[in-house]
Amino acid sequence: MVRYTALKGLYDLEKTIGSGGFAKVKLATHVATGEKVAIKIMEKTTLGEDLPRVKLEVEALKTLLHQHICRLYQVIETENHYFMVLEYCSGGELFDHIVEKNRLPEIEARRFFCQIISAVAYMHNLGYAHRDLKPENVLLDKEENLKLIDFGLCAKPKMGMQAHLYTSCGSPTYAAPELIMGKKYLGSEVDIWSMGVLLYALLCGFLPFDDNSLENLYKKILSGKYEEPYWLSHDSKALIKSMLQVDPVKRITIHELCHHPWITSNSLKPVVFIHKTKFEKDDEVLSTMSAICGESNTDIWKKLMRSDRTDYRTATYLLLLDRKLRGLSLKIATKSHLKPEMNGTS
Ligand SMILES: Cn1cc(Br)cc1C(=O)Nc1[nH]nc2c1CN(C(=O)N[C@H](CN1CCCC1)c1ccccc1)C21CC1
Repeated sequence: MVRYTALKGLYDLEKTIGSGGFAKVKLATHVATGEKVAIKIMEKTTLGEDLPRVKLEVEALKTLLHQHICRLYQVIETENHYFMVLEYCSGGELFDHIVEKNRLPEIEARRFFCQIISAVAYMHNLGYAHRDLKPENVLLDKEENLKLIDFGLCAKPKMGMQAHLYTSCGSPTYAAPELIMGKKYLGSEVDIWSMGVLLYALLCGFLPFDDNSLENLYKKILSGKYEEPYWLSHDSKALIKSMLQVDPVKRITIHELCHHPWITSNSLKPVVFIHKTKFEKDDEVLSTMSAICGESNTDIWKKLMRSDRTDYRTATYLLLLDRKLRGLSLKIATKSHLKPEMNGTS
């Protein structure tokens, strides 16, 4: 087990739960609260030109505070590594959930899809496009709520969501026609297309466009033609069709999606996105923290508000708040070594 001194006393590393190109994700325990977290570890040397993606992802996640977007608790940078301490989702990938159930009944698919719409509508409203929406980037927490992850490719165009993007990114299977054609595209529109592919996967258990050869896959995507299995309801077919429109101008918008009959059927109210862009002050959580670091609630809160929201104090506050929102007792380790960290800026 590699020892990372930067984490000593703050997080106890456990097993590796994911490893990708330039990063690996390990399960860990936040020492002060005993809460599980997932730490994305990146070596600066192997990052190379991907370094800006880390900064992009950190800035995006610091802004995006939403119940269906995986929360960033802390960022630790050392000479050779970046550590992103993120929310642990113990339900695994949505992808595996669909595979093990073969396909989801419409009711369950709708519940999941409303959560995705809520997160994406919230992001678009704040000027962010994800651009890499796919089942592997949608995780489940222990209550089977969805969490979006992997914002390394997300874009926040300077001129807002009407500005055109050019970088081709994300995996082709879920990529919109205009994106694989290398045309200029709108982040919001490519996200809608990817959500159409996601909805199709939820309801059908397989992908609308799939082929071993990249060239045939591109042809299928550009044709916009896909199978409609017999079990799809009329409304499901209509919704998928409105999202998988090859011409982005004809594609449904996120606003229309929130009010679509398939979404609001069974008297489900239209999807709203909560404008949570800052922490709410919670005195019970602050008191729990002040008990160990000897500072007053107001002092802790002031330091929190002045910080860049990615230090150990922020992680402790957010994890205690999560525990409280889950109806659990607020406990905190009494180990003295916590004191300097809590008072320090790290
Ligand atoms: C798969 N799985 C099964 C269980 Br049980 C828990 C998990 C799990 O991954 N949980 C989990 N909680 N929080 C996270 C994760 C995974 N995870 C991730 O960020 N996982 C992504 C997965 N991407 C999907 C497509 C390419 C890579 C990742 C990114 C870089 C390197 C490795 C993995 C975070 C940190 C946000």
